[in-house]
Amino acid sequence: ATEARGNDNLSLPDSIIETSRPIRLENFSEHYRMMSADSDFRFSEEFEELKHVGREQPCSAADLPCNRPKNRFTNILPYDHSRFKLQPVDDEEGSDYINANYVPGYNSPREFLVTQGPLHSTRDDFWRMCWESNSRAIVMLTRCIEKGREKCDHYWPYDTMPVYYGDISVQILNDSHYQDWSITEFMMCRGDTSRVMRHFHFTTWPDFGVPSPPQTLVRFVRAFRERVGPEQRPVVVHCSAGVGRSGTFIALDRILQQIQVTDHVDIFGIVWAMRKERVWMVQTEQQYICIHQCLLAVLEGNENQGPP
Ligand SMILES: CNC(=O)[C@H](Cc1ccc(NS(=O)(=O)O)cc1)NC(=O)[C@H](Cc1ccc(O)cc1)NC(=O)OC(C)(C)C
Repeated sequence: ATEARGNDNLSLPDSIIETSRPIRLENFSEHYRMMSADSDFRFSEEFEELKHVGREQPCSAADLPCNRPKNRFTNILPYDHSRFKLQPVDDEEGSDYINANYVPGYNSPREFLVTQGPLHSTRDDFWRMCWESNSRAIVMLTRCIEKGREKCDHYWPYDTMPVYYGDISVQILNDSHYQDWSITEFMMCRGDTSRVMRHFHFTTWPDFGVPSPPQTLVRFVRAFRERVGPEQRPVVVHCSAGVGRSGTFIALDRILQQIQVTDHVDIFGIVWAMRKERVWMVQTEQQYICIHQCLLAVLEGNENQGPP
């Protein structure tokens, strides 16, 4: 197992600070045991070293007075360098703005468009982003209401009647419901063009928490990835803030594909790379540990254990 090493001088450029800690798959079980010993002591140390990654980068567009109301949370703002830009509308200031960043996956450096749960006032922008990015899949990792609080607008139709969001119409074609998620197909139309958009909605992941048992998340990622190939179109991923649950999902998706072709995995490096593009990706230590638990379950052949 590789002892966790750290660099506590975070003012050094990434090229000097180690940004990856690959672990051989044959050593992963021992690595997990070592990191989780003494009440997850080394997991805590390692997660803490990710704290400042990316935080020096500007978020000037998000801070414009015309854009502030478009942010669900005051402390979750998209970095300028990786933000998605909507097609500007006339010379309307801020019309290119949405709280969303490109984030790397296994298949491409801009595989995912990670965003906040749309606000009622930004759901037209959300659909515009889905259209203008040429995306064909949305992964939703929150419920609209959790513990009596709105976490996300219900930005899609309630029934099979088509609904317009700006100049984009969305109509439910079909849906399938499972214990912990549902999969819906929408027909999206803009002008004379129509596209099928698939919506993968995980419904049992508590905010700031982890799925229980972790194998549920492994099964959801499998269900998603067997329907969405490594195509060159971004996948839209959101939760409520678009950082904690979204980052955890993307990390696991990347790992499950990587272990098919390599004999090592670098969870620290994956989270580092995501946090360079969007703030707080994998927000809590428990989510960071959950990624490791999911991989352990897969390596030990337990991914189908626990409640079905
Ligand atoms: C710990 N909670 C937060 O940081 C949330 C944003 C957030 C992040 C991650 C998640 N989980 S998720 O990414 O998995 O959806 C939900 C909400 N932020 C707020 O509630 C912030 C307050 C805050 C909390 C912590 C902090 O360090 C700075 C400011 N409040 C806030 O933005 O208030 C409004 C909504 C009235 C504008």
